[in-house]
Parts: sequence; C-alpha cells; structure tokens
Amino acid sequence: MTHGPILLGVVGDSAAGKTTLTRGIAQILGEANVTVIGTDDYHRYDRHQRAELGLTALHPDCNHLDIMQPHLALLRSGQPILKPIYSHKTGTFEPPQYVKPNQFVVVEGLLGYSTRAMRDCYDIKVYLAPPESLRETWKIKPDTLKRGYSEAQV
Ligand SMILES: Nc1ncnc2c1ncn2[C@@H]1O[C@H](COP(=O)(O)OP(=O)(O)O)[C@@H](O)[C@H]1O
Ligand SMILES: O=C(COP(=O)(O)O)[C@H](O)[C@H](O)COP(=O)(O)O
Repeated sequence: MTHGPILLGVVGDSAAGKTTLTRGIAQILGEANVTVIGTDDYHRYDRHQRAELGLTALHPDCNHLDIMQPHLALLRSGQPILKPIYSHKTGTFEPPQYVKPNQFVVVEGLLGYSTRAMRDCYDIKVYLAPPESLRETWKIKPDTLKRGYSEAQV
C-alpha cells in the first residue's frame, strides 16, 4: 500500500524549542527525507507593519491561516506548494519558493493547529510548552544574535 507524506506538527510559542526539536527530528529521519515548513512564513504583515498595528505575530489576524490550511492539505496529499518566505533577518518578505514534500514533512511554528481542518492534516502533533521562565531565557539568544533585537527589546 502506498502512503503520501507523513506530516508532523511542532507547535508552541516563540523560543519554546520548535526549531531545535525539528532539527533533531530531521537528523534522525535523514535530512534528505524531510521537508521543513516554518509557519512564520505565513505572516500577513512585516515587522514594521506589525509594530504600527500594535499586533504581535502570535495574533491569528497577523497570519494567512486561510492560505496555510490548503497548503497543509496539498503537502499531505503529496503535492507542491508555492510557499511565502518571511526573513527573520530583515523582518520582511522575500520571493515565494516552490516546495515539494519529501517522505516526511515537519510543520513548525506558532499557529499550526488553529483550525480543525489544519489539525486533521497531521499524523503526529507535538505541542511544546516549557516553563515561562525558561522560555524567556531561551528567547534572548536567537532574537539578539539572529533577529537584530537588543536584549531590552526582547
Ligand atoms: N531542548 C532544549 N534544551 C536546551 N536549550 C534549548 C532547547 N530547546 C531550545 N533551546 C534553546 O532555546 C533557543 C530557542 O529555541 P528554538 O528551538 O529556536 O525555539 P523556537 O523555534 O520555538 O523559537 C535555542 O537557541 C536554544 O538555545
Ligand atoms: O513570534 C515569533 C515566532 O518566533 P519563533 O520563530 O521563534 O517561533 C516572531 O516574533 C515572529 O515570527 C516575527 O519574527 P521577527 O521578530 O523576526 O520579526
């Protein structure tokens, strides 16, 4: 019997450890067998616009959930998507990328379980919720080293 791609969800707040866990999963399964989809790419507004609107990226309105949902369904059925790209380095969007699902697809991000239709796409769902004090500590390093924030801004 043939089976389409296996979809794994890794969802949780910023700095909950999603990227770290996803990298480990990809190493174990073999990088060539895994397609990683970061749902930060589905942000609706860039960093500057979010600041102007007074919204954080965790707000559902700040994300194209309506686009994310059919994309998950396409990947689940083995079909390619034209995925948006959000750059954490610049806080802006880049040209979209053609992405084909490998044997395993890991979907990691903030709001990957927002609707029933999205949740139904996954074979395995993980939700990461480390203690808040630990998450705050974990948030400082990537935001100051890779995203251009000062420690005070984080
Ligand atoms: N399981 C873990 N053990 C130790 N440190 C961790 C762990 N998970 C994450 N971290 C630390 O927290 C930081 C943020 O983790 P990351 O995986 O980038 O979170 P997310 O992708 O959810 O934003 C990492 O750079 C790392 O320093
Ligand atoms: O909440 C998150 C997700 O972080 P993570 O990827 O750690 O879960 C970020 O604040 C937004 O994606 C905006 O990114 P930026 O702050 O770079 O504009």
